[in-house]
Amino acid sequence: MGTFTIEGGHSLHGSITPQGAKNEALQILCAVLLTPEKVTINNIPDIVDVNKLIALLEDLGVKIQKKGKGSYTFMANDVNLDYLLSDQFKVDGRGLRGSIMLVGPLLARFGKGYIPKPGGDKIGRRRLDTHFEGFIKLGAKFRYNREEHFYGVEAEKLKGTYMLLDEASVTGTANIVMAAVLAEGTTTIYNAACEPYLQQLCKMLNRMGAKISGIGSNLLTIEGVDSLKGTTHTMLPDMIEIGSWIGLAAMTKSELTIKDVSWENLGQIPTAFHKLGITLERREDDIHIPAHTEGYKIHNYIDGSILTIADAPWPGLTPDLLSIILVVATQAKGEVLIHQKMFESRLFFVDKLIDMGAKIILCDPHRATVIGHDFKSTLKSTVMTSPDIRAGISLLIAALSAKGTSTIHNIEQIDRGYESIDTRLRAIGAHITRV
Ligand SMILES: CC(=O)N[C@H]1[C@@H](OP(=O)(O)OP(=O)(O)OC[C@H]2O[C@@H](n3ccc(=O)[nH]c3=O)[C@H](O)[C@@H]2O)O[C@H](CO)[C@@H](O)[C@@H]1O
Ligand SMILES: C=C(OP(=O)(O)O)C(=O)O
Repeated sequence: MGTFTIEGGHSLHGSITPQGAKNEALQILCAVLLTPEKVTINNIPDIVDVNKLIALLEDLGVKIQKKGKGSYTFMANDVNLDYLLSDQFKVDGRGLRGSIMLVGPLLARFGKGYIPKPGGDKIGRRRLDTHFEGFIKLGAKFRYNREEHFYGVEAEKLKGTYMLLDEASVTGTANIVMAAVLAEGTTTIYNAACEPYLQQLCKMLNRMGAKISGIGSNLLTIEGVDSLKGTTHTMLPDMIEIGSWIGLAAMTKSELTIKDVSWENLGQIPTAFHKLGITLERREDDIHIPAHTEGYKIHNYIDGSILTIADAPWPGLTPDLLSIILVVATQAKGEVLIHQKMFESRLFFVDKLIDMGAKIILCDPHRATVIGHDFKSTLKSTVMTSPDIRAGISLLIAALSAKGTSTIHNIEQIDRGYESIDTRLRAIGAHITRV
């Protein structure tokens, strides 16, 4: 179990460039299985989850060449389907959430897709019904081995159809889209997830020869084609990293510039931080955060009632930023209710913040009220363990703002999604050591 020690209380300065998006990379990498031709992908983040998925592709027989930092070519012209039935796959496939998206492309191109119950954060029930109901609608036969938690779908030829998803699942939509592009006829997906990473996937598939319309909306129409060809794709910057750095700047009263953020793909993120009273300046495609030497004040609603910040499927606020917003609120002036609607086990990490001196009431597993200190009292350093990726980064931000030296264990959770985080934070003045 890896550990960070963090000496808090230092202000940071300079600029930081966000890595390529983790959750986009997981979709895009699975899509390389849809063609025997060469696919070049740029701006791939060097993080644990993505590297695990690249290793899985390699075990499946995909030929992979590293071209430079973050740039790889993939060629799936000789896929080893026997690997899907190996004991090794039962172990490796569990290693991350994103592996679930191997199923759609494999089913579409080879008529079968298998996966052990995928991993990822333990942040609540993470059901897969939307994925498999979609495949079944496309004509696949489904089986589930309860003892081994092993899922399988098979179909000689998928057939396009209309489907109304029971929820706008991000990986579910990506999976079904990747299956439908090679189905016979037209598939219509209503209540589709439509976040920028999914838009990126659909645009990439269209460049490969797919016929997807409605991109960016919750109604996707996909005319099936016989085959797809190679392409080149570049990942967007990671919006959750961008949100993490905004929170870090505000809470450590630092002046920071976040480079090349792709403003048009940030949705509600700047607004959510603005509601906490944080000033963000748009400078071309960068975000500049001035030092909040006087702190920041949470806005109330127009009628004076207390603000709620809640997640919702895109174009709502992503749930992956709520832990970060919560920690930033602990030093704001005012109160806010954080409502994590999607996941029921993501707010328990607030106990650690409470130990550090934050004023938080966990109302129930989904809601926490935060009463900010307005910097009149700093958080105290402590020893903590990162329970999930976003709680991990939130505790890290808390530690960087705290008085004294904190220790964070289980930093593998943070490394899962943040590239060389210690090196990059040291470059802007953070006192953080990996032990
Ligand atoms: C690898 C990857 O890309 N992971 C992301 C993906 O996970 P993932 O695709 O697994 O998440 P889903 O979109 O399927 O669902 C997330 C949770 O929200 C609930 N839900 C979802 C849609 C909806 O309309 N109503 C609703 O309640 C689901 O029941 C589930 O508990 O999307 C999540 C939601 O943005 C993010 O937290 C994850 O970081
Ligand atoms: C929950 C997350 O990831 P995963 O779906 O991979 O567990 C996340 O990125 O915040």
